[in-house]
Amino acid sequence: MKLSSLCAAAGIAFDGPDANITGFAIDHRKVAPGTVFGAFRGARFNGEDFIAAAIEAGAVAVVAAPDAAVEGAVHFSDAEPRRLFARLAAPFFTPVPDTLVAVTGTNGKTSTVELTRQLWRMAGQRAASIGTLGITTSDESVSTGLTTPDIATFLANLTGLAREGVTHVAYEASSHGLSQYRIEGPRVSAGAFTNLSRDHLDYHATMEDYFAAKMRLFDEVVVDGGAAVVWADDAWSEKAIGHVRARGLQLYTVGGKGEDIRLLGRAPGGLGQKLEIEHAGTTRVIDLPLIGAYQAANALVAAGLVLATGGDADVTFDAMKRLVTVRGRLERAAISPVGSPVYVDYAHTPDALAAAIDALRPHVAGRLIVVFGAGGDRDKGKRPEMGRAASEGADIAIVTDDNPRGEAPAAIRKMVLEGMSTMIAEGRAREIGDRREAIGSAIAEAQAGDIVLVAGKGHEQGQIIGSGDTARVLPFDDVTVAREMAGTLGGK
Ligand SMILES: CC(=O)N[C@H]1[C@@H](OP(=O)(O)OP(=O)(O)OC[C@H]2O[C@@H](n3ccc(=O)[nH]c3=O)[C@H](O)[C@@H]2O)O[C@H](CO)[C@@H](O)[C@@H]1O[C@H](C)C(=O)N[C@@H](C)C(=O)N[C@H](CCC(=O)O)C(=O)O
Ligand SMILES: Nc1ncnc2c1ncn2[C@@H]1O[C@H](COP(=O)(O)OP(=O)(O)OP(=O)(O)O)[C@@H](O)[C@H]1O
Ligand SMILES: N[C@H](CCC[C@H](N)C(=O)O)C(=O)O
Ligand SMILES: [Mg+2]
Repeated sequence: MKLSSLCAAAGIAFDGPDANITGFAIDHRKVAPGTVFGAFRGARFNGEDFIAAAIEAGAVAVVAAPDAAVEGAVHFSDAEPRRLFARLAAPFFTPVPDTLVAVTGTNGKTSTVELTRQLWRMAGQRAASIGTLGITTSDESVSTGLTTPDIATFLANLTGLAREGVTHVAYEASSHGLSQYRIEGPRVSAGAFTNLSRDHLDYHATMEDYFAAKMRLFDEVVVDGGAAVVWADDAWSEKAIGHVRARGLQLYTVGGKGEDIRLLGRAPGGLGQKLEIEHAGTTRVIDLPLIGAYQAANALVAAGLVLATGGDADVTFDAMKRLVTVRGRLERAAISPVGSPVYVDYAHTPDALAAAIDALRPHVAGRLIVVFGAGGDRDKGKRPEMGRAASEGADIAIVTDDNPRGEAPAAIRKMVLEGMSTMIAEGRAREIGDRREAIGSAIAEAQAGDIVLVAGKGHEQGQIIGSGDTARVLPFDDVTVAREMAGTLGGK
């Protein structure tokens, strides 16, 4: 494809020498002859330092800040070079699926995109989801490493899916992905907001900054005249709705305070819950086979996205009773020797931990035993708050390790325990650094009627120890370990 045609398609002025474009890269080591190179100032490197090497390797154009030195290639300059790069790259990656929707929020993104994919599939659409679990289609799931990989990978993935015949994609818009323009370019029909609570305050200066990063989804990413689905019951919902209105998107609110899908009632049952909802003047009862208020919220936002992009209400609400558990989100992993279920959940924020505990509480006849920790080299302030959530919600908590990365594991556990003084005083808190031992201890301690919750890692397949060149990922899967420990003790 010619550079001049790309610029014309992207609405970018161009009068330089034309060239045949073969690809896009943001890492100079991936540049081949004919590549457009994006040189960005990052947290660890300044991409501008690699411009000369990229041109040497065959880059014909460079997208970079106005003051970057570019010699021997066309310089596309912008104060936000990442945004310009996304705009220029988008027309190169065709085809893309017709219906794209993106989900943002602190918790529930992965669940919501995956539930949206399931609802579409049950309605007969060729659908995929992209996010923390990788790329999921009805045939397979392929891991990508990050929730939102770099923009060139993201766009290439969309094109790959479209070539396989996928027409509907729901993807996760993390705040990192949004603030780094890693997930935009093509036409996004609808966006959704799930909730906002403390996370990533190592990366964003304040909650307001964190929220603003997420709101780029409604302010800029969703197409003009597109739709926005907002979970209405969160403390930040009103503000999110303000952004939707200011942009003039079609607003769909969902939840107890929702206007479009109103949650009238929720009754937990054995392996799921009954939801009573009102939509377009009709009241419906849905047997949702997933437990917990938080899963009901995600499933309803997913339904909102399907309806907002043309789905049929009867088909969509009917399909909700056939939704299946999302990997690592309140996944029932094992049964202890005395019959206590062991659940694995990806709760790694204070709010998520409280939500996971809340979800299980109605099912607990005896005690709720929680095993959890906090990640290293991530937001430190959330640690005591996670401790508080466990202290307030659980009967017994075992603080253990969860990806210590470059930090001393004992120091992380100490910060978590700082939020647990009540529990410690009452003798209900334990500290067992080794995660396998902690899980085994919880299962061994469980008596009939108790439930064990292993939180923080969900679908993750490893324990990350060390950082930089010395980082190691030791294979670790909470579900497998829970099964092994239960098995050793005589459970299953
Ligand atoms: C803090 C953060 O988000 N960093 C991401 C960001 O890095 P950066 O822009 O700061 O890059 P950098 O390493 O400083 O390098 C600057 C530029 O020089 C280029 N470079 C660098 C070295 C070189 O030899 N040659 C070269 O060209 C790099 O490609 C880059 O464009 O852009 C990179 C490329 O897209 C990402 O790999 C990297 O993710 C790091 C590994 C990471 O851990 N990110 C996590 C925190 C993250 O993004 N997580 C969210 C999930 C959050 C959630 O769901 O809650 C996610 O969306 O996955
Ligand atoms: N709607 C919700 N409200 C509160 N907590 C939730 C909600 N949805 C999920 N959670 C909690 O957050 C955890 C992670 O859920 P999920 O993976 O869907 O979120 P995410 O936004 O993709 O997270 P990440 O930012 O790490 O990718 C769940 O295991 C659960 O404990
Ligand atoms: N996307 C999240 C995942 C955290 C998962 C938890 N297991 C941890 O390592 O802290 C992050 O990068 O902050
Ligand atoms: Mg996710």
